[in-house]
Amino acid sequence: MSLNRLFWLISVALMLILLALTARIVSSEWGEYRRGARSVETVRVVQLIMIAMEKTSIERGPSNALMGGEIADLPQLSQKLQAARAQTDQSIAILLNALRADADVRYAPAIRNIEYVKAALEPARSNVDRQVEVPRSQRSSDEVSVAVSGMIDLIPPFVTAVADLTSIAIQSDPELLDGLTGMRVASSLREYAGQVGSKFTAPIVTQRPLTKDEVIEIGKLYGRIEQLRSLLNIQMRAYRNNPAYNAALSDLDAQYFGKGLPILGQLLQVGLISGGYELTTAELAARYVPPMASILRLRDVILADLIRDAEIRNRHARNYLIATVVMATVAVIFFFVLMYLVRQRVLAPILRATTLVTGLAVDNHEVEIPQARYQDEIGDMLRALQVLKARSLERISLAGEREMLIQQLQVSSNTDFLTGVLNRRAFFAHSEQQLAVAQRYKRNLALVLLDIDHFKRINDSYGHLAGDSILRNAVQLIAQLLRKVDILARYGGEEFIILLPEADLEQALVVAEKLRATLASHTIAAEDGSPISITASFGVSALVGTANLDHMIRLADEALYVAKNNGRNQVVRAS
Ligand SMILES: Nc1nc2c(ncn2[C@@H]2O[C@H](COP(=O)(O)OP(=O)(O)OP(=O)(O)O)[C@@H](O)[C@H]2O)c(=O)[nH]1
Repeated sequence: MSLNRLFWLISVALMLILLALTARIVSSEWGEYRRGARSVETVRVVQLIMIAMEKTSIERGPSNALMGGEIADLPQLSQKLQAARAQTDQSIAILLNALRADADVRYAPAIRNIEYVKAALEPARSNVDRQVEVPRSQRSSDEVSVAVSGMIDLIPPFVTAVADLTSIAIQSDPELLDGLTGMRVASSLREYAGQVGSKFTAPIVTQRPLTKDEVIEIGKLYGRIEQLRSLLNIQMRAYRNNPAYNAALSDLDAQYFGKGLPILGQLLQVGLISGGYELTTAELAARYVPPMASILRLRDVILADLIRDAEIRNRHARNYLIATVVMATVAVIFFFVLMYLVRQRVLAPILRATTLVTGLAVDNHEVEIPQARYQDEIGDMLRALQVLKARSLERISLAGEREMLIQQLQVSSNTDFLTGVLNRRAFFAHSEQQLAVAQRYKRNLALVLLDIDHFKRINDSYGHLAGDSILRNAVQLIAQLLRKVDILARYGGEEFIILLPEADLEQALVVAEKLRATLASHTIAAEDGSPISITASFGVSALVGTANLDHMIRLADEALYVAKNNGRNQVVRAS
């Protein structure tokens, strides 16, 4: 797999892992935040239930007072009752709205309970109203008890709804457990305190002693109230150091347990003996209800503390969520930057360098080496590659030069320095080949040896440089008259040799004669411009049988000697 492909695969895999991890963490933090927000909302609904329950309880005060009141007090008490009922209705309406506004399906049982209360309110109130319509002297104690109980019976559905929502809130935020329990305890305490007060309504209305059942009921309620009081002391250890809670608890002890409950204690004493209570239900309510407010104050302290803590935790969860999202975003951006840098600054140069090195290995120098922009290892590598490329180019150019020099050397070692034709050594090298071919295939081969006449004199008369110039000119003249296959070489100072392949002796004589005539007919300009005439003598031989080159040269040389002796400027055939 190519490095590039591997890089992309790893990048994509890492990216997916990072995104999955990020999504997991963010969704967990989001869940935590949502649960916190939900628990705050639920606690607020619990608060609304408690308010509705409290209003329903409070309604019992004027109800009981009205049922035990004198005709003269009726208008005033009736007004109080209507106001209390309006408050109850309003608190239940607010509660139902809040419950329905929230789409949480877990609220359904609570909604059913509250709707039940709403529906049960009407008959319970009718019972009360019926008692009020009957003159006080004719009111039956039992019927008053039934009317009182009817109002009391509205409370359990509230308690159930509180329990439902409390457990929903605790599921979302377990730290709410203590506070919610405290709230429920305080709420129950308020309810039982109200109920135990209501137990005296019927006896006071008819000014009779308490029945045995009523005494038992009151005893039970006293027991529950005491239980709840100790629960507030034991259960709420977490609130021990909370000054507001401690103050509310002391207030509860002083107000309800110090003032409120002892009133009922006195009435109980009277109710056990005579039934001459010497007060109306309205008077009882006026004395007993205010101390009960301390219970609700305690409940509200717990509630406020609970909501504040839940909101703080929820804010922390939100901040944590924001921090997580920011960090996750930074991590993803950082990852992208990292991958980009690795790709740009490591992988891409390495891939480029690989192409380059591969190219250099086969002497391809077209690949451009990128400029090293950073002082890092890749930069060092690129700079080293620049050097390598330069050296490789240098090596190739040196190799070319060497090749050229070798060729030049070869040429110069085979060539006569002055005239540019082959030298004697090269003549033999080339001629031996021709001789071998001629002998092998029985072809003709002729040889001409020529020597410029009286050359010493020319040197002496015109100088050595003029002599050199004449030699060059003579060679040019000779070369023009020869075929390409003929081999012309300088044999000695002013002596030249010509091998004529495919030429017999007669043909060679013709060639020699033509050369002689040409040289003799030409003048060559001396340095001062004066014309110089030259002639040359020729000895011509041809290949006969198995004779070698030396033999042919010797024969030609003998002929040349004869030509010289016979007066020069002539062609003599070998004999
Ligand atoms: N300028 C010049 N002179 C050369 C060169 N090579 C040989 N010579 C001269 O050529 C002359 C040859 O002289 P000789 O051997 O006496 O022969 P010649 O004067 O040509 O007389 P014949 O051959 O008998 O006609 C000598 O003086 C050499 O110095 C050369 O390369 N350049």
